[in-house]
Amino acid sequence: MLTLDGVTLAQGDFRLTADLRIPPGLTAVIGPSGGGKSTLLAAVAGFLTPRAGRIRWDGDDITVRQPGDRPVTMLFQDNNLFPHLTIAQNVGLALAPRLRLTVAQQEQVAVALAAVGLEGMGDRKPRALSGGQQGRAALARALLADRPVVLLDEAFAALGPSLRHEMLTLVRDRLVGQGRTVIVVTHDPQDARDFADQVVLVADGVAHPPRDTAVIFEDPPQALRDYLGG
Ligand SMILES: Nc1ncnc2c1ncn2[C@@H]1O[C@H](COP(=O)(O)OP(=O)(O)OP(=O)(O)O)[C@@H](O)[C@H]1O
Repeated sequence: MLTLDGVTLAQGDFRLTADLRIPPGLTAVIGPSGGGKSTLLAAVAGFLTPRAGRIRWDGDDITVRQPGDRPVTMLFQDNNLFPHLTIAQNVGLALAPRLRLTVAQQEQVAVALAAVGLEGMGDRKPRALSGGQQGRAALARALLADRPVVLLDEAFAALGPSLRHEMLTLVRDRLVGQGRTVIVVTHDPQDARDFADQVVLVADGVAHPPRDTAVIFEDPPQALRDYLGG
């Protein structure tokens, strides 16, 4: 379980508080632009140190751990892949940072590529893939990375609705299916309705504790009404 215990985050004059627990499954983070969604993810990933409070994973205090030492992997909207490496090498980084893959690890890479629909494309460079295929490759790397928490900061925002749905379906089937804690920032409340088990609303300087998706949309709190209506 990921726990943010009395956390205060600061970026310039901006302040965000978070006192919440996120269980395994798919959690959507929604709320107005500039509300602090990326700030929240940056703190979990280790790119931003809280001003106050503690961040814990299964009881371990990870508040000041370096990003690479956290049980967390993150997908961004762009630049998830190294352009000079092949797709197989990019995915293989999850298993061997120096890319000396054993035969068994090469097989694991091939299986992960097949799982996201990129069978046979391992030898290509990222520029020889479409945007959607690049997103799939990044997802394959997350599949192989042995990290229980996966953060997606609008990773599929550029893809358009139908590809985005395909990717979110893959995330659900593959990552959530493995019991991971997947946290997705989205600008589309319908994505949250369609894919998320629970919703964290980030508004007015507060990251609210997750609520069951069906429940929060059935009876939205005022901050969510304001966001949905705006
Ligand atoms: N490096 C920074 N220095 C100062 N202020 C910052 C910095 N980064 C972000 N902010 C401010 O922090 C606030 C929260 O930004 P954040 O990117 O977390 O919001 P968001 O909800 O992810 O927004 P969006 O939906 O538009 O991506 C904003 O007011 C932003 O201007």
